[in-house]
Amino acid sequence: MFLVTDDIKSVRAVVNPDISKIRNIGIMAHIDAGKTTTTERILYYSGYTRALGDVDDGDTVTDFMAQERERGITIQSAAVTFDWKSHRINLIDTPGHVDFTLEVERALRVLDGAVAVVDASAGVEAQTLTVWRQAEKHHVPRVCFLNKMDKPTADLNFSIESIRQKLKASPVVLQIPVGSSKNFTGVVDLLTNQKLIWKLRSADDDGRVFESKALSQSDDPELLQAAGEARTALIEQVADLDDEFAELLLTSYSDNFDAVPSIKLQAAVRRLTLARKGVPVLCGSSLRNKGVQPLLDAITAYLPAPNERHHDLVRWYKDDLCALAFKVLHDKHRGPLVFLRIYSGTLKAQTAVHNLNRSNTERMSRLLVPFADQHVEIPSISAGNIALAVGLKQTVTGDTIVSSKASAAAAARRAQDENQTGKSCGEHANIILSGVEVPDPVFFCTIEPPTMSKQADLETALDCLQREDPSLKVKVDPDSGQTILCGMGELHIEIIHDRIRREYGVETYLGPLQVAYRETILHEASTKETLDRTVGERRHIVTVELTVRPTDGSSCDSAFTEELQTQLSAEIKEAVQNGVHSSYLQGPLLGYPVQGVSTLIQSLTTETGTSPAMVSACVSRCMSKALKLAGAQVLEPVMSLEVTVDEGLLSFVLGDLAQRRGMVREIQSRHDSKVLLATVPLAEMMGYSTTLRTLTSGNATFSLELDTYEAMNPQDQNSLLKKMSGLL
Ligand SMILES: Nc1nc2c(ncn2[C@@H]2O[C@H](COP(=O)(O)OP(=O)(O)OP(=O)(O)O)[C@@H](O)[C@H]2O)c(=O)[nH]1
Repeated sequence: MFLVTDDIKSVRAVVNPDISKIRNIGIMAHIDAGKTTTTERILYYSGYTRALGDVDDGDTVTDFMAQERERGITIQSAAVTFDWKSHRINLIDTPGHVDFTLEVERALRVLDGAVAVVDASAGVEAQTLTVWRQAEKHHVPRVCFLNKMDKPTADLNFSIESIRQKLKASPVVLQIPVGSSKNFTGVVDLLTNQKLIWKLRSADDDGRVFESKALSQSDDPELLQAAGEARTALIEQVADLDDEFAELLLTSYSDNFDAVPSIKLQAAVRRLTLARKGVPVLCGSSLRNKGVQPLLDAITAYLPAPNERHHDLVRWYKDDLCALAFKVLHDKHRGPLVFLRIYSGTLKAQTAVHNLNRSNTERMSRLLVPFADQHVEIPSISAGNIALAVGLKQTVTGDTIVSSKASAAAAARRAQDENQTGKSCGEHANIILSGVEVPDPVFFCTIEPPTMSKQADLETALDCLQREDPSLKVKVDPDSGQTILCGMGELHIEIIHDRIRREYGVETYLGPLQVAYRETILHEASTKETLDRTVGERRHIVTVELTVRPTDGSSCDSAFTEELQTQLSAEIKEAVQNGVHSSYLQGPLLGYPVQGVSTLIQSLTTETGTSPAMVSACVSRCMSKALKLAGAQVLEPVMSLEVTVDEGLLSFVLGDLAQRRGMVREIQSRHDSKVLLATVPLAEMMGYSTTLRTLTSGNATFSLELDTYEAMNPQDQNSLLKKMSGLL
């Protein structure tokens, strides 16, 4: 019998564990794949929680925010620290909903490894694919956990094939299931040939105790054969992917591959996981409390320690402090709590730290480690760890924290020496941990307090929320003076609205949700503009001639002819660029940002005494004229949509989609379900979750993600222009 011992508690006393024993990991998954349930089990078996939470009862630790409980989805990344078999694990919960991919991306920056939880009855789904790609971008090694093996439709081979096909990864299968459906009782560990069986005695058996026995001839012959074949396949695959292991096999075990010690096999699997040549695959059922402890073992065995990852710029800091603020939470009593990942050096409580992004120095009061029962206060914390800092009032999610201005300057010097570019690093560009690229919001709406007396409270709430969540943008409409909330999706805005009410006690009214369109041009056009204005005693005369032309990308640029480049003063060039830039910000049709335009300034003449502001104004007017002449065109965000629905209900979903200007790309079969892949304009997707729920009585799931911006056809564009000008 194998029993999880309580050796965990003793490690918890170690405030700064050896760096090789630390694992900073995240769990990523498609909605409903079982991320929350798996996290809960992990926390329970590690001794973090004393009772098993259940997402279906709305009782979990990581989904700690009230609205997450109500909606049953995970929004905020909460980092928790626990110990497992002499290892320190910092677990960062990453959200599964597509509106919150930014949270996922942010969490991925601070992770050293990740667990992808896949529903074994569905295989790899859309959101997993998105998060997988993000993890690939950040070179994060992963292991896969095929969850829900207790479901009648669970299918190991299908899921493994989907990892190969959709994720383009090499699945390294380390376990095979014992039994299926209701009779799924455990797994065979192919490395050790051990059978791990959970003989749950009652419905509320927590699965803490399980049996671990070597496979023997008395076992079911089918299982024996399957395990034998799977182990041989594993050994061959590992030899293919890892030269060191291949050499070992050929030199020492050429007569009998099977005799290779499991420890050697494990070391090779670790090497190929870290090199991202393969992905270890485990299976289990979190809900039925089976297979989670081996997953924890795999996290410590295969995923890297912080010192096994290469964070490029960190070497410039040597032993000086360099940390990234990856999350800010507002605690009513303690004020802002900043989650920090320490990359180098040591962070000490009661000291001042320097924020590179904000160029300010702040004093930190206390340092905490987010253990379960309490946040444990610590005097200092070293590289590789995650900690919570109290007292940093100015720090925003994504900021780089160092010990002082001087240490940043020293790091910049080292970076400069190394680059040998001779260019100044005064802007700190090379020594700032790259923040998260915040995508432009696709939705916006106005937000108003019930009375003007609440406006200040609303502003405070929005300030705090923006520090926590950089994907939330707040603007003031220059014409109406109204506050505008811009977000990543309907749910995002709804949650912000909810949080303002619950956490800050301000009831607000939201205006109708609007789509963030873009504008571009269809062809090249040139034009000329003259501004002649007398202000007071001074006469300002400017004449500008410019050409705009469409480009492929989504960015805009501007340039001067070679002659102008040398002729014009820096001040005038800046004024011209300001004028061009302001026209890019507000397109000529509906005032939306312009993309895919390149501008060339052909000529510019000014009379002496003309102010730069007048130059900007003239360029801006000329731009407006040119963009209109060039066939200004509205671009609308088009989303890629994936709907999984029972076969019998597909026709309702398709019928509805046709009315939303949707284009079906593909319909795949998955057991009794159909997976519909389509593209559809965002403007047609308002309230889709409610409609889909009604159409399918809740038997469908969907994910929606920005695909591209597409030109509207003339008819749709005309009706939009009429609607926006109030004519329709
Ligand atoms: N049959 C079965 N159901 C499971 C298993 N694990 C989770 N579930 C169920 O699947 C549903 C989704 O589980 P969650 O843990 O909330 O999934 P999630 O990925 O965290 O979902 P989001 O927070 O919405 O992203 C719940 O109804 C769970 O009870 C499992 O191993 N077997």
